[in-house]
Amino acid sequence: MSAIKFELIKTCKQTGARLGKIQTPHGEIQTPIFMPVGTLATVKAMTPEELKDINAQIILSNTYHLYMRPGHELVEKAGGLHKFMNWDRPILTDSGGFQVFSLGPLRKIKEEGVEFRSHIDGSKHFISPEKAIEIENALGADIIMAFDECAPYPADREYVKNSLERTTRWAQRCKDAHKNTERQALFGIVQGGMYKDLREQSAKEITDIGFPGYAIGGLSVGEPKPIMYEVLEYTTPLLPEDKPRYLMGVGSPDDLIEGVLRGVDMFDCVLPTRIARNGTAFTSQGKVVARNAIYADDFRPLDPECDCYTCKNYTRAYIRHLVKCNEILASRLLTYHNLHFLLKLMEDVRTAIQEDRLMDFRNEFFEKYGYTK
Ligand SMILES: CCNc1nc2cc3[nH]c(NC)nc3cc2c(=O)[nH]1
Ligand SMILES: [Zn+2]
Repeated sequence: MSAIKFELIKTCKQTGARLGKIQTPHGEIQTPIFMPVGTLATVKAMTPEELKDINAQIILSNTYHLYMRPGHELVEKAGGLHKFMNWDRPILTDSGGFQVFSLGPLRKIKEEGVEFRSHIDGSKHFISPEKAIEIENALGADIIMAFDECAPYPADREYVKNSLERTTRWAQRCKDAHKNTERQALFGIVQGGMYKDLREQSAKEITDIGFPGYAIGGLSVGEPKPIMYEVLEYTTPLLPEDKPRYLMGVGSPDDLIEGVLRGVDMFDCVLPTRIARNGTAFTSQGKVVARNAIYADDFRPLDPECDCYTCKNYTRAYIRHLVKCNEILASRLLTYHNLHFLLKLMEDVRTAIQEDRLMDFRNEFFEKYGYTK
């Protein structure tokens, strides 16, 4: 019995887009869905109540970071991540794979696992598939990710093939090590870089092992957008129709819509929260860099078409002032708006799929947002 149940409600006739529902031990998730990232058991600058105000249904936390600080044993002692951070809705944890690989020269990859030095104090650590699952079981997220290698971009065929085959062996070890299958659904991750035949090989090997959901890894790693879209085009159809599909690390407005059109159900990305802390907002007419002098006496909201708390109560001039003064409230108001913007976008996408007009929605949105397509 798996911890989650996926219901495919509708598949868009025009495109590959799907409308779905995922039942988890901490509640239901409507897909397509965007997951705000809360790396250190907090979605930076947001309280759980504010996340509920904007209808965040599931958030993501990072295993590597929580293993480093405060340690998964402490979180377990607190009663798990939900209790520790006062979030009673679904949580997804990654496996640390991507983080330790992005530590660059500080890490050594072996069949057994990955040796790396802490980015905090340089201390030596070792994460194996078994260790990653032990940490994720201790954190207690509803959806947990396998320990994989995200091949860098670009990478030659030989490297990508060897890497995906090790990721398959690690995926089996993760599944064998995973204890808590009733309460935590383990998702497999498909690799294969930008090579069609290697994506086919990885998809076959990972789906042969069998998981309640599948992530498409190795994308949004610096490749041009058309290449990411092309890889999606031929990879999502290789995954079971009756299981959720999760594209990791993707979250700009255009990529979310293009991903949904190609059959992706779940997304996560640090972009909305990270650019907020750098003073930039997503708006229906494109990005607004609040610090820009043109907004000094602009008393309109960030986005005149947005009905969020930030846009109902504050002006561009005031937010620019806060950003210039490096005020904490700047990060809070911009994060609130950016997350609301993406969560509302996904709600509009779900409605468009329901009404069989997703292609029209995409074209209207791109036109208004200023995407040249
Ligand atoms: C769950 C950990 N494994 C894992 N995380 C990832 C996170 C990503 N984040 C981005 N762009 C921001 N690409 C990613 C690929 C992977 C990937 O291939 N694997
Ligand atoms: Zn707003």
